[in-house]
Amino acid sequence: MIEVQGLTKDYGSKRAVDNVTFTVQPGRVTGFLGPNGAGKSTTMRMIMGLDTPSSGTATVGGKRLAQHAAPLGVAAALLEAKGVHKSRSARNHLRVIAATHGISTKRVDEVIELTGLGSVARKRVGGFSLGMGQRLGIAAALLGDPQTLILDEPVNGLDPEGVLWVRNLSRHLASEGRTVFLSSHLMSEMAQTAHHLIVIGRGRILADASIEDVLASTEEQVSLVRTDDVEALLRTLAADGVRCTVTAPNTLEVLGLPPREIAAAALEARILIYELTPRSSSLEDAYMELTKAEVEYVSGGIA
Ligand SMILES: Nc1ncnc2c1ncn2[C@@H]1O[C@H](COP(=O)(O)OP(=O)(O)OP(=O)(O)O)[C@@H](O)[C@H]1O
Repeated sequence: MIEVQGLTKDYGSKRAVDNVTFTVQPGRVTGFLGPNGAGKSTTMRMIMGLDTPSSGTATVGGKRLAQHAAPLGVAAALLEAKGVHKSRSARNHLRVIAATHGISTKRVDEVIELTGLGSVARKRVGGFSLGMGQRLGIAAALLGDPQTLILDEPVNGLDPEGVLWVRNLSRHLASEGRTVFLSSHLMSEMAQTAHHLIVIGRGRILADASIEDVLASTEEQVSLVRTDDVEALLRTLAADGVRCTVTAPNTLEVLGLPPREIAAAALEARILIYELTPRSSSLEDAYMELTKAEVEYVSGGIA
């Protein structure tokens, strides 16, 4: 279990993580979701003891990671791509890490098997694709058979097969009772992998709930409207402060206004609409809603 209490990190005058408190439970995959620059990597580095908090604490299994006698068996992480000797084979790379931590070569072979690196284990790491490199990073993280696994953007740049592999592995490790904490800036990815979500924006926690609860928390209605005069309808609704977006030719997505009121507004403005479809909000909508302030902040160019 990971416990984070009042965790804050300042880089000079920049507050990267702002008084963050949460718990990551074992036996399920917890997604750490937030836009770029939200503070995910910084939080993960502090949990791993690679960055010192300005205030607050982060513990794994009840203690700071460094206080454990054999930290590699407690928690391991895939953070940014680490420096590896490019001329070494994958197996040798893992053997070197194993040797420095008193881990057997039998375990090296197990993690090679587990991460599907068998056919390339003797090849030079320098020639590895991004996907193979990610697998190698995860293999290294698994060497100590850790109870807690922290993966920072593990699917970044992976092909669909690699994405599926990370998803299945994360779920498998959680089903063994491990704590699995993985970050992403993509809700679509998290929705299919995580059981529980912690959403962060500008260093603060915006949501900490099951996938189902995050969905239920967005009450905003979304409707799809088709009309020949999309510009006129956009103007009419926008004049009333309704948020809408043109999503395709002749198609408007309207947020927060019940379908009946959309139809009434169109009728009053004498705009013909020929389709009005209420859409249940998706996790993607929920995420957009949660991180709206963050996105506006960035696109406003203030950051
Ligand atoms: N070493 C550092 N020095 C100064 N500022 C930093 C440092 N590391 C991170 N930051 C800043 O802290 C904020 C949070 O960064 P962080 O990398 O934790 O975000 P993130 O959510 O992981 O984003 P990304 O997905 O882009 O990696 C950003 O504004 C970033 O520029």
